[in-house]
This record gives sequence, structure tokens and C-alpha cells, in this order.
Amino acid sequence: MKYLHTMVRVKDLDASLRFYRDLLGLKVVKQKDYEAGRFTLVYLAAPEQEAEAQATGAPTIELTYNWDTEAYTGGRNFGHLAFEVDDIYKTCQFLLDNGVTINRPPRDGHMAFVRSPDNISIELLQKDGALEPLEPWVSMKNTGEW
Ligand SMILES: C[C@@H](O)C(=O)SC[C@H](NC(=O)CC[C@H](N)C(=O)O)C(=O)NCC(=O)O
Ligand code: NI
Repeated sequence: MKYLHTMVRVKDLDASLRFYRDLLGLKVVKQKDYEAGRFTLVYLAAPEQEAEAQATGAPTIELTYNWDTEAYTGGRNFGHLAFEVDDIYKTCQFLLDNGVTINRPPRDGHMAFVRSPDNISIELLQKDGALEPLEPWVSMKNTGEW
């Protein structure tokens, strides 16, 4: 068995591509419209896994955009999508500068949480453990629903 992808339904494809592609830095490896089903699928991979995902289709996130509006409720059982980053402070500062709420700041130089446009929880983990404590991150409080 092999892990392939996690599918996330999104309400606004442009907003989600701005978040996952332009801000998080994921790479689109496949995008396809399905006229009959009236939906679009977009597969994205982390930059370090782009070549593997292009070749095998995995590991990816599969964004599903239904052209006809649906209410996506419930789903509390779904936790988060986790990514390893090279510098959690630089990543969080870039997201902050581009309007993303840092719900759980990287006070410990190790772990942070943000939310996607659909309020999907995104965990950011520092590669190789933790960076040295750094203000203002050490003193930042959690924001939003946490
Ligand atoms: C190609 C493969 O990776 C898929 O996941 S396609 C699965 C298929 N998706 C859809 O039909 C998308 C549109 C649909 N309206 C939806 O929102 O799911 C599917 O079977 N989806 C059902 C599901 O439970 O995922
Ligand atoms: Ni799928």
C-alpha cells in the first residue's frame, strides 16, 4: 500500500490556489475540469516532492472545487495537513505579511498552525527540530479559534 493524496473540498478555487500555491509554495502537478460532474480537481505537491508527484501522482493534496455551491459542514473529525518547513519564522512572517492569520505562533521555534481559506488547519513544523527562541514569536498569543 502507498499513501496517495488527501482530498479537500474548497469553496473558492482562486483563493485556495493563492493560499496553497502562492503563499504555502506548493506546486500544481495536475489540474483538470470535469464538465459532466461540474467540478475541478487540482493536485499540488510540496516542492521537494514535485518530481515524485509528477511521475507517480503522489504524495499530493487534491483540491476539489464543485462549480455549484455546496455547504461544507461537519468534518470536525478532520484534523490538519502538516508540512515541514526550512525556516518556520520566515514562513510565518511571509504568511502574516500576506494576510494569513497565524492561529498558533511558533513560540517554540518548532510548531505553528494557520488556517486555509476554508478553515482547514495547516500545521507547520520546523525541519530538524526547532530554531532558537526569537521575539516577537516567543511572546505572541494564539489567535482565532484554537
Ligand atoms: C481522481 C481521484 O483522486 C478522485 O478523488 S475523484 C473522486 C470523486 N470526486 C468527485 O466526484 C469530485 C466532485 C464531487 N462532487 C465531490 O465533491 O466529491 C468522488 O468519488 N468523490 C466522492 C468522495 O467522497 O470523495
Ligand atoms: Ni482522490
